[in-house]
Amino acid sequence: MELIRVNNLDYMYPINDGEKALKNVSLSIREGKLYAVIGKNGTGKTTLCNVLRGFIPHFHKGSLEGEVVVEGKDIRHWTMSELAKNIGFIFQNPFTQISGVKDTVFGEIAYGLENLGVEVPEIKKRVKQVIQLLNIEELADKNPYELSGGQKQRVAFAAVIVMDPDILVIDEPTSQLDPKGTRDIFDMIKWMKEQGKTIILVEHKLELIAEHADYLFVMNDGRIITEGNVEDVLSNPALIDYEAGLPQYARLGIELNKRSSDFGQIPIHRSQAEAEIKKWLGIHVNQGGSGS
Ligand SMILES: Nc1ncnc2c1ncn2[C@@H]1O[C@H](COP(=O)(O)OP(=O)(O)OP(=O)(O)O)[C@@H](O)[C@H]1O
Repeated sequence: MELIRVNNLDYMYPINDGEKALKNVSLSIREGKLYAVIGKNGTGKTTLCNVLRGFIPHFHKGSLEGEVVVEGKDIRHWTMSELAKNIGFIFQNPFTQISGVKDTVFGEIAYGLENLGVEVPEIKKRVKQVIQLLNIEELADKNPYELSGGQKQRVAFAAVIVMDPDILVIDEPTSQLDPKGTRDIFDMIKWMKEQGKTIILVEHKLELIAEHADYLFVMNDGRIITEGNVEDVLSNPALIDYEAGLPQYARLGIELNKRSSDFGQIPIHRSQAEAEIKKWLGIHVNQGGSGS
C-alpha cells in the first residue's frame, strides 16, 4: 500500500539565496519498506524529511508547489498533531531532540504520550515496555542531559517508538556516534522494520544502507537524480565518482570487473563480496592448476 506520494514538488525557504531547496521531486513510499536517502551536504535531504513529516509547510512557510499526499490526504490538510501520531521523527542531533522539560529519562519518554492525553497507567505501561525493549533500564532515572551522545540517541528512539507511529523519518541518526553506538541504532532500526514500520532514513554509511535498506534515493542539488532497489543503485558504476559514492565492496567488484570480465555480480556487502571472490578465484586457480 502506498503511504506517501510526492508529485512534482518544488520548495523554496522563506529566507533563501534565490535557489529552490527541492526541485521537481516525485516519489512514492510504500508500507513496510526501508527507504534510504543519500547525497552530498546541502543537497536537500533534511528539507525532504521536513516535507514528509509536515514541518514544511506547517512550520517553515516559504513557497511550496506540487503535491504531498500522506495516507490519501494532502499534507496541507493534516494538522501537525494528527501527523505526529502517524509519523515519528528522529533528528540528526539527539541533543536537540531532548525536550528540556523533564528531569528523568522515564519522564522524557512519557512526554509525547502525556501531550496526547493518554491515561497515566497506560503511559507507565508503554514506557516500561519500551525501556525494557531497548535495554535502557539503567538510564530510566537519569537526567537526559547527563547522558552520552549514544545514550541520548537511544532515548530519542525510545521517545518515538513509544508513540507507535506507522512511519518513521530518521535523519542521520549515527552522525555523532562511535561504531558501537551506530550498531545499536541499526539494531533498533532493524527491529522497527521487523515490526512492519515504514522507515525513511538519511544516512551516509553506505555499508549499513546496503545491509538494511530496500530502496534508495540519491539526491543532488535539490533533485532526486537516481532511485531504485538498493542492490541495483549501489552496484551502479555510474555512481562511483559521485561524492555520495558506493560501498567499498561494490568499488572492489567494479575494479575487479574492469580487469577481468568474468568477475561475476558486483557485490554490495561483505558476504556477497566474499562469495563472488571465492567463485572468481575458483575459476582462475583451477585454470592455473590445469596448466591452461
Ligand atoms: N531553514 C532554512 N532556511 C533557508 N535555507 C535553508 C534552511 N535549511 C536549509 N536550507 C538550505 O536548503 C538547502 C538544502 O539543505 P538541507 O539541509 O535540506 O540539505 P542536506 O542534504 O540535508 O544537508 P546535510 O547533509 O548537510 O544535512 C541548502 O542550500 C541549505 O542552505
